[in-house]
Amino acid sequence: MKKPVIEFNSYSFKYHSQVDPTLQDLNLTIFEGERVLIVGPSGSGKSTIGHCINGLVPFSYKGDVDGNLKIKGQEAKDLDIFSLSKIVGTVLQDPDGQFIGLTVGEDIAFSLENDCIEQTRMVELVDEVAKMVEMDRFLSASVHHLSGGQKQRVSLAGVMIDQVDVLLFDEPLANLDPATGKYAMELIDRIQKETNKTIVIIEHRLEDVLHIDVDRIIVMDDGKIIADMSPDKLLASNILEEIHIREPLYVKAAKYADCVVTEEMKPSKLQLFAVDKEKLNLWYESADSIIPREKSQSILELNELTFQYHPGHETIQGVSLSIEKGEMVSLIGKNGAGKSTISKLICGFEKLSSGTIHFDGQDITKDTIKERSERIGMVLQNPNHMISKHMIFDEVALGLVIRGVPEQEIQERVENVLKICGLYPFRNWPISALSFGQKKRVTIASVLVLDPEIIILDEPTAGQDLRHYSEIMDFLVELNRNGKTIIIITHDMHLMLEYTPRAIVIDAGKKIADESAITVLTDAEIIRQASLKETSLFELAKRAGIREPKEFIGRFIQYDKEVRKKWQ
Ligand SMILES: Nc1ncnc2c1ncn2[C@@H]1O[C@H](COP(=O)(O)OP(=O)(O)OP(=O)(O)O)[C@@H](O)[C@H]1O
Ligand SMILES: Nc1ncnc2c1ncn2[C@@H]1O[C@H](COP(=O)(O)OP(=O)(O)OP(=O)(O)O)[C@@H](O)[C@H]1O
Repeated sequence: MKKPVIEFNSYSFKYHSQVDPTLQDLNLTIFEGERVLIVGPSGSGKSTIGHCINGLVPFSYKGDVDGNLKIKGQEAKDLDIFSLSKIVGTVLQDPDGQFIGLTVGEDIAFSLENDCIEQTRMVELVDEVAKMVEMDRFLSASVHHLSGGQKQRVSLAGVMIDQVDVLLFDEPLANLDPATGKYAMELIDRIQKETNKTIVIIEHRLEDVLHIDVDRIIVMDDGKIIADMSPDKLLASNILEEIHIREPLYVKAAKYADCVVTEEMKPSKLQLFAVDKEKLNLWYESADSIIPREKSQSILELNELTFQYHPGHETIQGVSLSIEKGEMVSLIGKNGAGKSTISKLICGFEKLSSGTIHFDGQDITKDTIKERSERIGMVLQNPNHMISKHMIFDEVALGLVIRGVPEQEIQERVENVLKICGLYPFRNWPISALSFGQKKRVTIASVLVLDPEIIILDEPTAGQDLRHYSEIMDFLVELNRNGKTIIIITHDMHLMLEYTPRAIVIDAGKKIADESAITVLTDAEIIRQASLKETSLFELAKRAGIREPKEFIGRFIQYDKEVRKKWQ
């Protein structure tokens, strides 16, 4: 008999600042050595469950509890947060929130220092786990000088080393490049097999988690558990579709092709999935292709950019590229490749070592940040890093106030932008009352109000569920239709395929490809070099013997977009 490790019994939780309970009458038992995935729309209560398991509820987040929760047979309310941290190790959604050490090495070592492990053994262990996440070259680097994905790798390493019974991951894949995401899942798989730890993963990227075996998927909606079953059973049902959670793309394609998907067909593993090839081929023959976009003149030219954060090591090495007016293009590549650095160079946040930047034929290399920001706007990955005001209106108005724009004009421009961004009804709200996705819109609005021609967005949809993802992307498509040029930095390969016909690939500070997105994602050499991942649609099409597997991807994207338009 397996021992229960986590037991929620008629458990409800209400944050003090909320009117209604966030978790309602939860009954859930997770057993020793189990691998459980929790999915659900944004705001459904997934992270709150995580907070209850690791003790952040009620120690950091106060509220009212009803029912009971046992961790390893002990009432959670009788355990202090220190005892709980000996049982549950957590990787949080925002890696910035959990660094303790100053350097990468110190941070990884922290949990060992707490356990009084002998010094030489500790050095060995830290080295070992740093190698596992390919961060061994960075042991003495400051955690604050890492790229977003490198930070995530360090958080993963830190928790892997913990001597705990339960590993809890809240969106572990959000900032990782596709190949590292796959590797991180394999690492979790290996550690679980070797140590029989209990694994709880909260993640929107369902298909990526299913790369390894998962025992059960718990589906949350509006604070309640609406399903608790095996991945095969869940994928054979319509539950995910009904609450707009993205199913694995190859399952979605099979459903679009009118194939009946049953549990016995093993839909949770592409390699085993017994799909009806004939139906898939029939669907392919009848589906529409993507209409290619017409070429236009260039708006942004980067010529031989080089840059170094530290003397002797060039982070950007001779990057040249051209962006067309009205284009929507993605910038992709491995964690730490230099994507964010390139966008900082374009906006003038960092100073070039050599090279030139032209905007609409004009040399802007010597222009100040302020001058550039009127033409090129940048939306950072984490909205919390951009927002400085309490009220939405003031935040969006800030750029205009700084520029001395007359009050009446500010009023008009801000209100207009808030309307475009769907934030007008909230104009007098404090920012703290907004969801993550709404905050993201505020940061887009505060860039848009300056009316730039180019907008660069760093991971615009990371951590968003499919509904919010579609909302943000449709909004960007609308801006693009109205003439804005949009550059998206992303690790989401499906976003790239779906929205950006062209992809520019960066590896170790160099441009290694500049091709159609579908070509990039079906080229094994680029995929390997840039830590990308082939889309499962390509594999499915090949297995079904479809004549043109690349064209199959295009037709799926076109079809899927049409289906999702109907949700609005
Ligand atoms: N510290 C807090 N104080 C008050 N309310 C909160 C707090 N944290 C979360 N909530 C509310 O609880 C609800 C569930 O939030 P939670 O973060 O658990 O959702 P989630 O399913 O993890 O969403 P996401 O996928 O967006 O991370 C939301 O409506 C949110 O506004
Ligand atoms: N402020 C800084 N000081 C020193 N080095 C830095 C700094 N910011 C980034 N780096 C280093 O420069 C390299 C490129 O980082 P950058 O943030 O451009 O990568 P990225 O491609 O955007 O990665 P990710 O996909 O993980 O966000 C990395 O090796 C990173 O450690």
